[in-house]
Amino acid sequence: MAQIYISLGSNVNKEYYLRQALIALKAHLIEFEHSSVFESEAVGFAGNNFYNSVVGAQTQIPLTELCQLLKQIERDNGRTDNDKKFSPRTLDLDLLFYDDVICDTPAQLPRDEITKNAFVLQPLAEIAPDFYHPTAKQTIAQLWNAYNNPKQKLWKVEFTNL
Ligand SMILES: Nc1ncnc2c1ncn2[C@@H]1O[C@H](COP(=O)(O)OP(=O)(O)OP(=O)(O)O)[C@@H](O)[C@H]1O
Ligand SMILES: Nc1nc2c(c(=O)[nH]1)N=C(CO)CN2
Repeated sequence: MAQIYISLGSNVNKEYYLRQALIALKAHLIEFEHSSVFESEAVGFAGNNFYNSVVGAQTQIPLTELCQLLKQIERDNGRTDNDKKFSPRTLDLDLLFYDDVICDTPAQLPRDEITKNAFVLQPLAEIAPDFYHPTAKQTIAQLWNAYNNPKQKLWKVEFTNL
């Protein structure tokens, strides 16, 4: 069984798509938990604010299949292959950790974004403070305590009936 963390983001019809993603992930994963939902300004481009959250779970799904599953859930939720990197998106699902696996394919693990973006690190710190980042060689709580980017501000959103 692998311990995994997945980041979720949306800035188009964001309440609907975040909820759909949580429902779909919960159906496939074991010991599913999720962080609060946070709102923040779009980082890297001018656009609508994002909702972000992080899911933690256990799974027996192998890494390659898990990546395919995340892409399928994105496609089921309005994501097209034409969406550019820094552009509005209905749903973005990024695998952050698969146990302590370090690799570049089929996914970059651990994902670089973890230590760069508060919209990933803050929700992750809420549910996984003691998880050890295998390349940064610190816990998530230590990384979040040391994080210093005053440009990125997040605020919690009321998100009922999940
Ligand atoms: N850790 C990962 N989780 C999910 N997909 C990954 C990961 N690492 C690499 N990929 C692959 O790389 C592709 C590009 O991913 P990347 O996240 O950089 O761009 P994007 O999905 O267009 O934008 P975003 O930065 O919003 O995620 C994805 O479509 C996926 O196939
Ligand atoms: N606040 C916020 N900004 C972003 C996000 C995101 O999820 N949240 N995702 C992006 C593309 O991956 C680019 N910018």
